[in-house]
Amino acid sequence: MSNPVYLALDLPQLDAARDLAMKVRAHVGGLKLGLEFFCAHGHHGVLDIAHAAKLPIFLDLKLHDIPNTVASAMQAINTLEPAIVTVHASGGRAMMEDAKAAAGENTRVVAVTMLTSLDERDLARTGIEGSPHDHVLRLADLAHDAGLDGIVCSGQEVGAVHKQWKDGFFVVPGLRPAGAAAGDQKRTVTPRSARDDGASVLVIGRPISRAEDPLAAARAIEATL
Ligand SMILES: O=c1ccn([C@@H]2O[C@H](COP(=O)(O)O)[C@@H](O)[C@H]2O)c(=O)[nH]1
Repeated sequence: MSNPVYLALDLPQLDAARDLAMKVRAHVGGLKLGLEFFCAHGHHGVLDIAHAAKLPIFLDLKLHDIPNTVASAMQAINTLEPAIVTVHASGGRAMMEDAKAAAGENTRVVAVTMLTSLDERDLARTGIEGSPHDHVLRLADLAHDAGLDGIVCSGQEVGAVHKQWKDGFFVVPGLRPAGAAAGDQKRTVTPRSARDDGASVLVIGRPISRAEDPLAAARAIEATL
């Protein structure tokens, strides 16, 4: 089985991001480049990292706009041949359908359901009553009906989503090895727990990138899987 860990390269400097990717590349299955990286380095930065590390690239852009705008943005990144791209499920069914239709045939489009940095109280403050579990399952249904490949959710919900969407592709961030600081993440589980519950991709950032020895941290996480 291939390594399910995608390292989140949330670093502002291109050289530092490339160095980190090269250091741990043998112990992760792919690299996740987010909004911070894309706004700073654009297409050029993505191609730089992809050519150097020769690993699948996950573009975590969390697109969320009217359908026409999201579809155009998706077309504009097709030349980068990302393995995975994110959109927000709350953008609605038509937006997700158009995003999927505009994506390259080898790109998985997955919908962010509820950010792992949020809990039930945060949800209530946005006017949505109920549990994260119910909210995630509802948006997973919508993403499924829109023809997406899967969703992004926390490891606390992935088991339940997996039961109702057997062949879905599930991306799980907010992962923390036992004893690691949660930081701004509120719905955390260990990488092993998420994998056992059906995660397809394990997104891990700071537990590796901010470790004193990132290579040792990546190896230690790999050994738990
Ligand atoms: O719900 C979500 C969606 C995306 N993310 C992204 O994953 C990484 C997590 O980084 P850590 O340092 O391991 O916390 C980061 O790039 C987020 O933008 C998420 O955390 N939660």
